[in-house]
Amino acid sequence: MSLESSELVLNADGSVYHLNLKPEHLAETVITVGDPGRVDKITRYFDEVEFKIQKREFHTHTGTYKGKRITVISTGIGPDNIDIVLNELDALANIDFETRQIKDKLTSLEIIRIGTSGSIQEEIPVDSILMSENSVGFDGVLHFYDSKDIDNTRYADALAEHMNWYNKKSYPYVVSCDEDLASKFHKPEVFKGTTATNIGFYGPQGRALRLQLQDEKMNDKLGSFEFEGKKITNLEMETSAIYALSKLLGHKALSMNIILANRPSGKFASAPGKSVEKLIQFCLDRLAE
Ligand SMILES: O=P(O)(O)O[C@H]1O[C@H](CO)[C@@H](O)[C@H]1O
Ligand SMILES: O=c1cc[nH]c(=O)[nH]1
Repeated sequence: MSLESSELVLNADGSVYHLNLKPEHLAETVITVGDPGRVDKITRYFDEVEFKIQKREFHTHTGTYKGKRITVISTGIGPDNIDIVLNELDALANIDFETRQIKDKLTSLEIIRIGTSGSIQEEIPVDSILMSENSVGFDGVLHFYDSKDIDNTRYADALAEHMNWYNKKSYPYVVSCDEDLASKFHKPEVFKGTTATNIGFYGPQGRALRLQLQDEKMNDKLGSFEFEGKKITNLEMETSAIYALSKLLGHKALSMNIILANRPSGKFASAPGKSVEKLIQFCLDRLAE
């Protein structure tokens, strides 16, 4: 079956609609970052950058690092952008743009997020590196797909009950990381955690500046929840959607975050740029091993 032009949208030059990439521009290892400015901060360590393009918040460089071909792409902020980025990355790898048909032989990409996050556990301080073993999605993206095989609904139901979850918000979903990537990236100094992804930085992460929250105890309740002996550790805005869509599409994904905020103690990183740099170097070292 050939995909209609309204479904697989391609630009006049044959590149995919939002990312502006052609299949030959994509490496099988992909680093995603939220901030477009972070792409350059990563690829300045590369041996060479063979291709650069940007459209909207999606800035992409493809090149080699210590001989390994890697694409680095910014997703912008939020899980809605992840729906676009993951679907278009998969299309680049697994759909023939000439015939508009799904390829017989599928490619599994390695997708590593290098992101920033806030801890909700006091003992995970600012400047820690945290690997998301598991993700809880409050963003709802997964619920638009057939997700029965990958959503840990026992965990989601227990969490919804513990939180007395307001039924006008999206129901939580729970998806794990790729275990092979996790074992490659783990080092003793890295915290392993469960990352909760939400659709905003303020109210959806329990921050109140001038507005009253629907549930002022949300972060306390998230922080005290335990499932099979493990706690929810941190909040950010992309990991769950990356894990969910990667798993559905047959890609391997791992989210690595530097903790910039410690919410229980009210602290924020004094030099966030330096903190992000530490995570970049840590991840590049793991990719080169
Ligand atoms: O630093 P990035 O990768 O953008 O990640 C975090 O920072 C942004 C919010 O400040 C959100 O995108 C959140 O997930
Ligand atoms: O608290 C934080 C810090 C960084 N990014 C987030 O999404 N939340």
